[in-house]
Amino acid sequence: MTSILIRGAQLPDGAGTDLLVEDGRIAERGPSLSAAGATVIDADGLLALPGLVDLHTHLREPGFEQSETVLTGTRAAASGGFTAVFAMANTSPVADTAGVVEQVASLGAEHGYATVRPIGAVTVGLAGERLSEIGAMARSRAGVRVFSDDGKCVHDALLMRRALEYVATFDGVIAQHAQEPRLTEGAQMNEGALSSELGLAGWPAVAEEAIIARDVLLADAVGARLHVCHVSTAGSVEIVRWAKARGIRVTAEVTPHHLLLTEELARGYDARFKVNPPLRRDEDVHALRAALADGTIDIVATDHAPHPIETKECAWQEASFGMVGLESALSVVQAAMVDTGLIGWADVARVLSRTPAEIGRLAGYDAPFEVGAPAHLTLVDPTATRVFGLAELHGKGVNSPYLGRELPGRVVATLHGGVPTVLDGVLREAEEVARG
Ligand SMILES: NC(=O)N[C@@H](CC(=O)O)C(=O)O
Ligand SMILES: [Zn+2]
Ligand SMILES: [Zn+2]
Repeated sequence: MTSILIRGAQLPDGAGTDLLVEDGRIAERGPSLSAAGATVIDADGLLALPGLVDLHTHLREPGFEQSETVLTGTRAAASGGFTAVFAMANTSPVADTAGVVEQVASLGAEHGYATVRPIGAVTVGLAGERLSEIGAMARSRAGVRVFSDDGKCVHDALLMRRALEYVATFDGVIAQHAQEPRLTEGAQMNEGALSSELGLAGWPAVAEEAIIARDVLLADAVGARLHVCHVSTAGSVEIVRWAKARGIRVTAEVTPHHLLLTEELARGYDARFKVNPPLRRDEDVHALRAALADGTIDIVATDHAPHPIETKECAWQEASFGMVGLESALSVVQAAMVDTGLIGWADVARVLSRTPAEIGRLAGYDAPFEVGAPAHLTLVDPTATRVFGLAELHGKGVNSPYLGRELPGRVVATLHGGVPTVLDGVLREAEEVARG
């Protein structure tokens, strides 16, 4: 593995430094470093962020390889500055056994673009009827700590209670897709005046809020960790805020799209804007931004959800729910949160790297840039702007809501364990990355 000398990067706290990367780790840090034979990256004017960690990615393998694979999804991740992704369980077969989670993790390791930590299903086949082999997945080589039926809600209160009790025994967490199924039958977009106007079945905020309220109470009752996926309403924020004030062990995520986009985009019936949970109102976007800034919402997670083009270029009612997000996440967070003055880059490092790693019990992200730490990092040019286009999408999904939109920032380099996955703004070839 070659050494890499990063010259003149600015750290999230504002300090400028050189970084020497050797054997996959930060070997030296300080001004004017030199190293014979090292590859030099000129980082003058660039910001060094810790490698981004996505707690909510759909990699689609096994079973839906026409939508994404571990290879294509982790290429998308690397291009967006990510060095670790947690892979959701709604594959085919579902990731509800030790065998499937071990397969997904080892595919990630083989390709080398990012660390892949599988999420285990809470219930067998995501059917919501009986608990999956939670213990076996936790003890497996994949060391699963996050469990979720994402795409579906664990709506049975007794199963949810049992799952929370079980994961509490090994410090795991249940990541809930909070959607009361009966209140959202046939739902197509946010419920309100606009859904009536457009003639689309609505998705009430209470369908999300009722489940979150129930689950924080359950988590409290059994003393377990609960994580709430893709929080999307102002009311949900209030419940999480209340629960945290009570000392309940709850964490919450918001997606980049819920920080930037609103339901108004449904007007054109362009299904790129169809997502679960739906885009909400302006008031919700503002509440979500404020909650991320004040720590009520802990992290940003992409919910990268690639779908084949034919399931998106069709009538709104028939289209799949979901958007790709790995390639655009950092730019969208910059636009919604940094350029608006709500948070700084040190907060970005916290909400997109340190805390998601902590929630998922992923080691190696607690002291980035310290000598001896694994070299997971990304160099970005925050002053760049570009019209986001197809050329920036490196996964199989082209269902991005940002195509044609101007976005700030650009990933110039990504290092995963010292291995460059992006250099000079270009994603490196699979063979080069796999060689290390
Ligand atoms: N977010 C989405 O709209 N879709 C996700 C499922 C999910 O995250 O709930 C998917 O798997 O496509
Ligand atoms: Zn979900
Ligand atoms: Zn999801």
